[in-house]
Amino acid sequence: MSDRSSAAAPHFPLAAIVWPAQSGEVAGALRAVVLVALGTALMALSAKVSLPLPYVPMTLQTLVVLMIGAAYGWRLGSATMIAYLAEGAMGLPVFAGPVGGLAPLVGPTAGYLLGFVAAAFVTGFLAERGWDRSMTWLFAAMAIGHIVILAMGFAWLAFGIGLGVAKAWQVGIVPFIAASLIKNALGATLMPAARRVARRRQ
Ligand SMILES: O=C(O)CCCC[C@@H]1SC[C@@H]2NC(=O)N[C@@H]21
Repeated sequence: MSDRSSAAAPHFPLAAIVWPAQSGEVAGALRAVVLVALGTALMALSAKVSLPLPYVPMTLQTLVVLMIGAAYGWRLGSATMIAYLAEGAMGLPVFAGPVGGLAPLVGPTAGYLLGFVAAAFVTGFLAERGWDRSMTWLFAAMAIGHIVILAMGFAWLAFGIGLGVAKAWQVGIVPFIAASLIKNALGATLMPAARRVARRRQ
């Protein structure tokens, strides 16, 4: 953790390095709107990279959620996920299933969808405290994010739609463990590399 503890100076998430926050209110709002729109578009794309499985599809959403949390920080990261859910609630087909609307927000994957907001918050919070500087610490931050998403997805499957603990574990956790580790490793490799590139171009 020496890499993290050496930082007494303020630590900025990747988005703030690539596109520093503006001082004016309008410029600041425009920056936030553009980043949120970009983030929700990436989420929609990642939802469509989907492998159908019983109850819950395999998708790339968690990779994008956690990278957005790490890149944007907790405020903009969780705001992006709230905007993503709002787009879906308004009927845009941004989720893994073919349709948007309120049904997916109370369907089998609702727990994961809400988990995206919590995970972007947690991963962004940790990234803002320097956990995004090294692969190892970012892997840990993203693993915590993954656990949050899977735990909320599992809880909803087990108790919200009444599958019970054993079935929810079987369809909501087991199929995703290996892929989550791979996505975690990918995100934890890409983000510090992107930070280094962004820093060099400053
Ligand atoms: O309906 C949606 O758009 C949400 C789908 C959620 C899929 C979950 S996220 C965690 C786990 N990992 C995956 O690849 N799929 C499930």
